[in-house]
Amino acid sequence: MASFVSVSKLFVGWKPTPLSNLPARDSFSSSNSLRTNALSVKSDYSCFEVRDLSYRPPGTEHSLLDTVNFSLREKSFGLIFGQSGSGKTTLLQLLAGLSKPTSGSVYVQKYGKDDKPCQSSQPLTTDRVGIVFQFPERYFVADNVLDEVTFGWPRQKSDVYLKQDLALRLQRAINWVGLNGIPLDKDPHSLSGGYKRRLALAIQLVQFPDLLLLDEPLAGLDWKARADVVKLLKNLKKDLTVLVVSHDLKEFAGLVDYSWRMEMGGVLREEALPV
Ligand SMILES: Nc1ncnc2c1ncn2[C@@H]1O[C@H](COP(=O)(O)OP(=O)(O)OP(=O)(O)O)[C@@H](O)[C@H]1O
Repeated sequence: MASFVSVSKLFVGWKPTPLSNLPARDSFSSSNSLRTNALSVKSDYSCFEVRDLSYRPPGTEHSLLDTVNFSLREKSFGLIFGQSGSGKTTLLQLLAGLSKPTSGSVYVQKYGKDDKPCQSSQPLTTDRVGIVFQFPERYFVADNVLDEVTFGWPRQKSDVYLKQDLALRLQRAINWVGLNGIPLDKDPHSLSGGYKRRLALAIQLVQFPDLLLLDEPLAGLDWKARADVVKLLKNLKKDLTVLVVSHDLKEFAGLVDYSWRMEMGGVLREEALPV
C-alpha cells in the first residue's frame, strides 16, 4: 500500500549531520569508492536489529505485524518479499518512525571481529532512517528540481557555514544518483520515470541516512529504467545499508545479501529468494 505522505515532507524539522560525519568526497562516487564490501572483511561492524516488533493499528483488533525479528548488517542489501497485504509496507513505516510499534524496538548493535557484541545496543533514532515510498514522484511538491530536493530546509538567514554544508550535501546527493546532467530549474514532473526515482533517492541521500528503506523501487518503470535503478542501488550499498520491499525478485537477485518472506498476518521468516 503506498503511503500518502510526501517524501519531501520528511525534511520538515530536518537537522543537518555535522559535515565531519559525512564520508569523504570519493566515497560518494560509485566508481571511486574506496570502501570495501563489509561482508568480505573481518573487522568490527554494526547491525540493525529488529526485535519482537508487533503492530496493531489504534482502534483495530487485528495485528498487522506479529513479533517480527531480523538483523541487517551495515552496508548490505536486504530484501523483503511476500504476498500483497502481508504487511511489508507497514514494517517499513514502523522502521522509518511513521507509525509507533505496539511492542518491540529497533536497535543498532556493534560486534567485534569475533562476531560477539562489543557494547550495549543503542535504539535506532528514526532521524537516521531515509524512506522512499512506492511511486515517490506522486508526492513531488515543487516545480523545479532544486526546490524539490531542498523542500523543508531552513529558510531563515543562516550562517555561511550552514549554507556551505547544505550546498555540499546537495551537490553530493545529485552527483551520487547521476542527476548532475539535469538542470536544477527543470520541472520534476517532466523527468523520465527513472530520473524521477533518482530525484526521490537524492532527497533522502542529502541526509546520508544510516538505513535507507525503499518500497517497490522498480514499480511502474520500463526495463531500461529498472536496470538503471538496480545498478544505482548496487553502488549505494557500498556506502549505505539498504532494505527493499519488492515483488521484483529476479532483478534484485544479484545484489541481495539477506532476504525474508513476509507471510500473511505479518510473520517474517528468513528465506532465500525463490528465483
Ligand atoms: N492503518 C491501517 N489500519 C488498518 N489496516 C491497515 C492499515 N494500514 C494497512 N492496513 C492493512 O494492513 C495490511 C498490510 O498492508 P501493507 O500495505 O503493509 O501490505 P504489503 O505487504 O505492503 O502489500 P503490497 O505488496 O500490496 O504493497 C493490508 O491488509 C492493509 O489493508
